[in-house]
Parts: sequence; structure tokens; C-alpha cells
Amino acid sequence: MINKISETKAFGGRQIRYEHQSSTLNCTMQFSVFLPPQAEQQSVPALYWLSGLTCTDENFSSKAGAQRIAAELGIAMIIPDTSPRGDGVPDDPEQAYDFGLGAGFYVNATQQPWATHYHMYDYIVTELPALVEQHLPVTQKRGISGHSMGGHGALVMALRNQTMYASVSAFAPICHPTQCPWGHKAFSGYLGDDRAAWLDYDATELLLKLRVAPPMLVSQGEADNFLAEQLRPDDLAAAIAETGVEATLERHQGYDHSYYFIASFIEQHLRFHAQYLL
Ligand SMILES: N[C@@H](CCC(=O)N[C@@H](CSC=O)C(=O)NCC(=O)O)C(=O)O
Repeated sequence: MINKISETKAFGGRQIRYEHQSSTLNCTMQFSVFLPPQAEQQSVPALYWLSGLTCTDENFSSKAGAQRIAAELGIAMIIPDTSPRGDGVPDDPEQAYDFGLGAGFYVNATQQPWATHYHMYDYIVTELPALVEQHLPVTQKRGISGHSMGGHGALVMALRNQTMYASVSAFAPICHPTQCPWGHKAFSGYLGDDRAAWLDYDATELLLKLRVAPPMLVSQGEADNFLAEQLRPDDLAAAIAETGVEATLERHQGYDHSYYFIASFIEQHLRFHAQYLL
């Protein structure tokens, strides 16, 4: 059961916001969807977009400028929130931006008080696709993409579920979260001190272990202030080189971590996914 909260026409398609009761996250969740004009006639493939720290489902839909190309290509976009929400959902005690609300890190938390609600991995892989495929005109042909924390989520989801996603891309992803401060904080909080459990949520480690990947495109700005300390694209590049998987990691001079970077290259990413979704 999904309830429509709002609907706005865009590029011949529809930008819609829904609300539903999530049994995975034990709270009410909102998500955004762009349905291209083609979806009025037939079901269309879907690109799942995972946003970064501090975002809701509305950052991407209002700032990336993705609707024009998605409408041209006939690809739906499914845009979830970045954490469970609501009065009963615990937040970081200091309300830091990089843990708790707005910072679910796309993991299944095993530590209390987080484990009751923070199951964003299962929500993205299982509950949300089942829901949208039941209620909306989208097919089971899926791609996944995301930014920063969401880029980490997209890479992890695609590597661990290779029959589920036809393609994956990421903007400035947290490539090696077991080796950076954002990842240490999130994983020790949500998953506890057993570092073996962290490896299932680390794209670089997963690639080195699995040695196979879906078609992959990663874009990174060279003027990103999180580049060396948090994102570590060199580690992912080394894993790509070592495993020999077909993946493109592009570096763009002068671009920072913001949505201006995403808006500059989202057309390239949508056209990349279209090769595998259409
Ligand atoms: N200190 C900043 C950090 C938040 C930030 O930069 N968030 C990015 C994602 S970072 C990695 O996941 C973001 O997408 N912000 C939303 C936006 O619309 O730009 C802060 O607290 O602002």
C-alpha cells in the first residue's frame, strides 16, 4: 500500500512523492519517483538512486536535473530516503550529520538501539523494489546509482546482487569505507567492533573478493574536499586493475562534491545505464 503525497508534471512525465509503512524499517517512509511519459503506455525500466549524507528523497529530484534525459530515454527513477525516519527512530546522540538520521549507510544494523530500524540494505534490495514493481509501471529491469554515501550503497548493492541490477554507477562514492573515518564511525556504530562484518559493506573489499562486477561507471571530481580522506577512489581503481573487471573510473578536473558535479554528468550516467536497461 502506497499513498501519493504530491505530483508535478515534468518533461512530459510525472515527478511523484509517495509515503508507505515500511515493515523492514518499522516506520513510515517517503520516497520519490520520476515516471517518464512512456510509462503512461507501458512499464519501463527503473534506475534506483541512493543519495548521500544529510539528504532526503528530494535532493536528487530537485537538484540533479535528471528528468529531461530520463524522459527522453524512457527510464523511471526511484529515489528513496537515506535512513529510517520518525519520532521513534533514534538519531546520533550529538545529532552529527554523518550518523543516524540521514546517514543510514545502506547497511543492516546489528547493534542496538540502531538494529530496530536501521535496515536500509534490506529496504533498498528487497522491500522497495517489490513495492514499486507491484504498484507502479516499472519492470524488473533495474540499474542503481548514487552519490557519496549513496555511491557506496549503490556499488555494494550491485556487487552483492549481480542478477538484480543490470548496471551500476556512482558519483564520488565512499569507495573503501572500512578505511576511512566516515566508514569507521558508521560501521562501528551500526555493525559493532567485529571488522569481518564490515567487509560485506565495502565495495573495494567486495570487488577483491568476488572478482566479478556488473557494468560499472564511477565519476570523481578532482576538487572534491572529501577525496583523499573519505572517498579513496585510488583504492577502488587498484581493485579494478587487479581483478580486471570492466569498469570505468573517470576523474574530472575542477569538480567538487556538490550536486553541481552530479548535474554536470548525470546525462552521461543515464545514457550509460540505458545501454543495459533498454
Ligand atoms: N558537512 C556537510 C556534509 C554533508 C554533505 O556534503 N552531504 C552531501 C553528501 S556527502 C556524502 O554522503 C550531500 O549530498 N548534501 C546534500 C546536498 O543537497 O548537497 C553538511 O552537513 O552539509
